[in-house]
Amino acid sequence: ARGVTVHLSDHDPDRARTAAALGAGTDEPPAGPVDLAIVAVPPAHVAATLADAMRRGAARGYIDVASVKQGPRRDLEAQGCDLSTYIGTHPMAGKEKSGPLAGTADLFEGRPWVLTPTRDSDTEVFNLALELIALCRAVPVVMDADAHDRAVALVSHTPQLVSSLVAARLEEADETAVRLCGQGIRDVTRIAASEPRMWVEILSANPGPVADVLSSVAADLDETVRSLRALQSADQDKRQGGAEGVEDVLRRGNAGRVRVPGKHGSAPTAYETVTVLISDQPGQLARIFADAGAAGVNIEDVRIEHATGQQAGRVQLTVQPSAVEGLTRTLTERGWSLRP
Ligand SMILES: NC(=O)c1ccc[n+]([C@@H]2O[C@H](COP(=O)([O-])OP(=O)(O)OC[C@H]3O[C@@H](n4cnc5c(N)ncnc54)[C@H](O)[C@@H]3O)[C@@H](O)[C@H]2O)c1
Ligand SMILES: O=C(O)C(=O)C[C@]1(C(=O)O)C=C[C@@H](O)C=C1
Repeated sequence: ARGVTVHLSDHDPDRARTAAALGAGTDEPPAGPVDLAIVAVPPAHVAATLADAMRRGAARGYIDVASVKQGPRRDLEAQGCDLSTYIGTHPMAGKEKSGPLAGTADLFEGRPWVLTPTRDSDTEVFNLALELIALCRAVPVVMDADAHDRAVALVSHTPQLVSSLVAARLEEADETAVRLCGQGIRDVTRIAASEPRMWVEILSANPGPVADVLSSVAADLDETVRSLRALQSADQDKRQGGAEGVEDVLRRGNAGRVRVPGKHGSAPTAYETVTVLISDQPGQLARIFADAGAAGVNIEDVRIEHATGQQAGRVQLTVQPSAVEGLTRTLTERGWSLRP
């Protein structure tokens, strides 16, 4: 899309062919060394793949995109590679699905993309990596590998485990309970669908920092269980203590959640939602967007909730608070049913 020639190679040629067919590049090998080699293989294979590319003189600069940064660098060092032409990077964007069919052209837009150069890194390679990040419309963030691994233990690796732990409760659950799943559990468990083998590799390369965060979660869990047990007590004071304990964890959750950056990594903005009832017919969403456009409203985000077993759903339009009144009026005038 940005006019850059991309040569794709994978140890499974079908995957490279599929990615090429989707418009990601060509699976023909390059005629000579390329500007930048991007290694996007599972973490445990990064060093060997990079070392092989370096030995072949495949590129002027080399980066990887693995979710951990200290391990690949250490492994490359152990293989005696020239680390000056290598920069470890990590785009904070992805999906719970893997393979070329899960890729989208806008995957990295507005997302942080970490670079972990060292004092020995070649400036030209650093600039090439920055150029790639700009072409993908991502936001570069420079960190050292150790700080990166500790940060992702908190914001990515522990959330993956917590999501899996919540979803694991459903494995043996009664069908009568599972059929009640609403949007809350869908939000919490989306990443529980991730590929276990990939995550075992990621967690194996960052076990200490993840165990540290998870043990704080475990302490909070113990405290929350104690509070809930106190809520079952016949003693009024104990029940009061239990309610305070539960409220404390919920309030701390609110305080953490508002720190999650908003769109394009900017400071979080307090948006409001307007909920519209739709029937399951083609073109409904396009009509809502056109009507919102007619009201001069910019939709910041959109979420669709399908009602189980019904030909209907709710569309939640996230907008600036100042846009709510005009949007509500226009949609009502144009025949939409709004929900509080
Ligand atoms: N999926 C995400 O959310 C995400 C986000 C950021 C970074 N990453 C990182 O990106 C990397 C790739 O993850 P993915 O989700 O794209 O996985 P993927 O399974 O879609 O892609 C990995 C590809 O590597 C190929 N491969 C495996 N070993 C190889 C080797 N030795 N030589 C050549 N090709 C090989 C596989 O055939 C596969 O096509 C990982 O290091 C992961 O940590 C993933
Ligand atoms: O599935 C997603 O939404 C992700 O973006 C996955 C996610 C993340 O935790 O943010 C997971 C691991 C990667 O290293 C980077 C991104």
